[in-house]
Amino acid sequence: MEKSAKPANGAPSPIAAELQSVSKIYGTFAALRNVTASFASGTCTVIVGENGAGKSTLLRVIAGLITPTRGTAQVFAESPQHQRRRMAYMSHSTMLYDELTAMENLNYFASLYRDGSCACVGSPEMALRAVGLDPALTRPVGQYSQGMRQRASLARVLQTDPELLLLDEPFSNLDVASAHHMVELLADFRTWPVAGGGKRTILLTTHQAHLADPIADTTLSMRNGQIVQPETAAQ
Ligand SMILES: Nc1ncnc2c1ncn2[C@@H]1O[C@H](COP(=O)(O)OP(=O)(O)OP(=O)(O)O)[C@@H](O)[C@H]1O
Repeated sequence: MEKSAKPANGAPSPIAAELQSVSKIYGTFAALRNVTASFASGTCTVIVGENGAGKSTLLRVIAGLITPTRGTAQVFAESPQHQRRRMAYMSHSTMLYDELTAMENLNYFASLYRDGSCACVGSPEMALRAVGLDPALTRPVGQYSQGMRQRASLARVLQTDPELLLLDEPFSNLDVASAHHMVELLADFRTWPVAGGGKRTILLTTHQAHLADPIADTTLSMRNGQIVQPETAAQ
């Protein structure tokens, strides 16, 4: 059964992200076909589907990295480009510099955010500790295990203190124990208070939906650029 997105007073949760009749066409190929979906604030949605189903495209449209050919995407009731400071996107490549330490990587990315486009940078130290990495580690990221790299990558996005977290294949290349640890980190992230009283929202794509079961409120299945069925998570 789908877990309720309604708070205790029965009022519907505000919408964190919404797609209205979104299509994304590459040449003659439709990566997304007339997708309408909304994601309530405070929920965790897991998006599954075969290779090429359109999962990453959907996430990237919400992230504002891809402009829909037709239809509209909104994040917190505005265009994604206007809400970048309230969300973070983690792609399946870790986007870290191998020759730098985790701390150096995070400091570098924090310095980019400090250009004024994002005023919500948390502390790199806190983000690393939150994912269980020692900020004092002197080893470059290139010498990390895959699990450590994923955690450092997660810290990179968590340091922006996002209300909406978009994760593309966060469990790829992780063994089961590391994937479980990642899920625990995400469960913890959901409890972090939000300035202004909002809630943390997560959308994640995966080929291993069972790994996300502990945090999934809803599981959406995609095929050929469309959401084919809202599956549900156990209460
Ligand atoms: N820039 C692009 N140009 C042309 N086709 C693209 C482009 N980006 C994505 N596609 C195509 O759109 C379809 C959906 O791609 P997408 O990456 O969203 O799928 P996915 O469900 O995330 O797949 P996977 O599980 O393999 O990551 C694929 O057939 C892909 O080849």
